[in-house]
Amino acid sequence: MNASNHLFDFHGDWLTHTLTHASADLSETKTELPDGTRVSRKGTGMLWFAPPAGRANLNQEALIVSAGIHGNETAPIEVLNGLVSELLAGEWSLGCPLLLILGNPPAMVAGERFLDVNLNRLFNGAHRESQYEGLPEARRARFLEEMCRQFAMAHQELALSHYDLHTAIRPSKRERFALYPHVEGRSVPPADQCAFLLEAEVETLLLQHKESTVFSAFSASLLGAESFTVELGKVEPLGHNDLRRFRGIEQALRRRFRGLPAPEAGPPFDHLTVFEVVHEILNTGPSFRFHVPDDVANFTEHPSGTMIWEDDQTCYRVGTAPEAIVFPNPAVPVGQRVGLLVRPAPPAYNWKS
Ligand SMILES: O=C(O)CCC(=O)N[C@@H](CCC(=O)O)C(=O)O
Ligand SMILES: [Zn+2]
Repeated sequence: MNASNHLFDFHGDWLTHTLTHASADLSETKTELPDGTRVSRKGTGMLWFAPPAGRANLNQEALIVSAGIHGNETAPIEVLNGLVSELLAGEWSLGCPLLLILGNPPAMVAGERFLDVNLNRLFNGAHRESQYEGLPEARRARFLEEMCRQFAMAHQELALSHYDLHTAIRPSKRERFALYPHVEGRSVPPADQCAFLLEAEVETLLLQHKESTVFSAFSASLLGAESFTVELGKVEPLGHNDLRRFRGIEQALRRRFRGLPAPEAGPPFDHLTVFEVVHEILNTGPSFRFHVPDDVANFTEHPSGTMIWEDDQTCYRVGTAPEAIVFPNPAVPVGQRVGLLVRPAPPAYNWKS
């Protein structure tokens, strides 16, 4: 029996298996590839790979890569599924320990961002809050945190990176961008991470200004990983993605999975433009009014003095320099993020290969 059959119960590939068993409580299943790589399916949408002892891990690293934390953000799911199929078919050998995650399988089946609550607001322990008790997303967040924790513990001697892959609801003036979680005591990512983003054709980086409850913030704060939320394009239903637009991330991940050295960066992807968050817009309650039109693209600039939101107590106007909106979405519960206002970071933060 080949590895795919063993792990995926004769139902073809990882994605099909994950959709078929979206809400199942699967027990662990293990197999070994002909080259000695061990593969463990830890649960639905969760694969842990361990190369054989003695395999050179040239980059001295362990990787966590997740997609489908939002069920309708399908292109990164397809990219990861393709890479898993190649690996299981023996097209290349794995160079480093790897944890791959399809985040929210029931939402993937429904083709929705989430079913009950936004999974990407439940990390860093938020899943323990009483309002989320008993919800499947809270259980899933706990499981994902636990698996990542075990993976990090098992590979403490290696550098840990986590890439949480997403696509955005709106079009974007900057097609691909990464968000770098705020962790006290650090400001910008190390050079090798900047180079990797460019290798993946991600040319824009957004520095978060405070801790949050998203998945990448959990792995950065609690596991000490170099973590990023990576926005790779626009939300489309499964089968409607132009996967040619995702070749950059696909090739860059395959190279990292194989444990190969980073290629020389070259134009046009040799310069990372960095933004910083100026203000996080929160839904403050029933009197909250948001003045950004629904269909505006990410990174659309608003001139100084523009009123962005108001409620019965206060309002927010753009400061002395223009600010750009990212992730505008007023349809969120009270207390949650309606959008980010960002501005270019000091030029010294930009990164050139
Ligand atoms: O397009 C949108 O409005 C949302 C796209 C998305 O899901 N983004 C992530 C960003 C997470 C982070 O802040 O690192 C999210 O909102 O969960
Ligand atoms: Zn998302």
